[in-house]
Amino acid sequence: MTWLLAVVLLVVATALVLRWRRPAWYWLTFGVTLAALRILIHYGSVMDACGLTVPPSRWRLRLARMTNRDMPGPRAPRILRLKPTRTGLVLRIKLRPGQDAFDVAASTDRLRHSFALYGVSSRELRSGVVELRMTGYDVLKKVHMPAKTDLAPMRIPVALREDGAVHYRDYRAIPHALTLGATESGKSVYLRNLVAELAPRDVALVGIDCKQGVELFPLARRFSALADNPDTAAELLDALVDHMEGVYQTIRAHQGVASGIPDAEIAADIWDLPKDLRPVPIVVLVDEVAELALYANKIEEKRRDRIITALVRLAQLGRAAGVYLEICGQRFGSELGKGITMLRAQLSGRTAHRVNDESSANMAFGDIAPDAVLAAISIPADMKGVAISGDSTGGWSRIRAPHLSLRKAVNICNRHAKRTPDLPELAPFRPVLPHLKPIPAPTSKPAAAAA
Ligand SMILES: Nc1ncnc2c1ncn2[C@@H]1O[C@H](COP(=O)(O)OP(=O)(O)OP(=O)(O)O)[C@@H](O)[C@H]1O
Repeated sequence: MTWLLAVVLLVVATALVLRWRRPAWYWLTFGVTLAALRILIHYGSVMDACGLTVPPSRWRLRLARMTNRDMPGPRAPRILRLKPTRTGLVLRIKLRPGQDAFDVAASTDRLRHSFALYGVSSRELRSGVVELRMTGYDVLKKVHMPAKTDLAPMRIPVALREDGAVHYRDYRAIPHALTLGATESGKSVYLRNLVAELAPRDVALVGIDCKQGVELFPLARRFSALADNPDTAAELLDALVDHMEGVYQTIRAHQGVASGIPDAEIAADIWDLPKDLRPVPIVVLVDEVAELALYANKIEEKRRDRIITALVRLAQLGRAAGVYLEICGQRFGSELGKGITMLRAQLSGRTAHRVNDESSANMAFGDIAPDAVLAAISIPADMKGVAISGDSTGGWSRIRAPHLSLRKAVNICNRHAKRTPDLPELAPFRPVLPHLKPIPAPTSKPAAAAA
């Protein structure tokens, strides 16, 4: 008996320690089973307390009366599926007649504490079927990406959402994106994660890093072209526009041939072209975009207009040619001059890290998801890397990329350096690699010389 008590105490102590120190392990070992049992046992009463039940139908009442049975109680939505996941549970329910997915959405906070879970969010899958995604612990506190993610081309797993799902940067669905955030908010780490995930794929990376190249130049071995100042950036962007026009000519030439062949597919973008004709897609990463828009004299103003015009052209026409823009900065509003609002309208993917004021959050979400503005300005300063990500559909979620050091990102880029495509139009901008020998550490001065 004593040894049984000792085993129970040991198990309880282990569970408590895991819950405190390693919530992800606790969830996988104890949490998931306990939470599933809690939901199944208390489902009816919790739904009733949350106002998510309907009174029994008249014929049920009549049947109970006729057969002299107990009167049936209120009915909760029917459970279709309860699926455990790495970070929580997914509960799929079928609503009763007269219920609305909005009722469930409005009760997610009550469900969260009734079931003693960390977070609950809901979405309507189809008419009358609602999915509740529940997380067992704060998955954004220490981000671990799952080992297996979707491998669709140009769909990049870049962060974790607060509901435990992987957040993808899907270039084919949302070709161009804007990432904003105050200094030290986590933009560079987000960008680094993108580069590290793109590096093993068949894609050309082009970088414009006006922070003197400190963020992107260490990753140069995997980049087909890099610019570290506005003058080179202007030339590089013009070369990208030329490349894009060349790709359009390829698509047109293929359309000309295909239109004469019955049943042949007519290409509308690079992804419809046969593999041997398909140009490599290009992701253009721009860090500190405001540096490209600032000017102090007439010559710089001309260069700025040239840069913004090229970016607008790439944003308007790049998708079909497989040229995708990833623009990062601290602010991106009309104070940066003409053409900026037009360019921002084309960047339909939006991510905002912690921002200093509401107007910066409005630059990211004011025109597409106004309720995300409040979420963006409420990101705490000590949660670096936490961001709000939304798109032009108005949907948004809280995300965080895993912490990836520059060293690790450089290693990944070096490992995949052979995959770097050579694009003739961009050849002049191919980064000149520093010598491979490590720089010798400075030697201490001999005592005599120092004296
Ligand atoms: N996802 C993350 N998880 C944990 N820590 C993070 C994350 N992202 C960033 N950090 C931490 O926050 C600090 C600032 O990050 P980062 O350099 O990416 O910010 P930034 O917005 O690019 O700043 P700046 O504009 O000044 O370059 C880094 O020291 C990093 O360790």
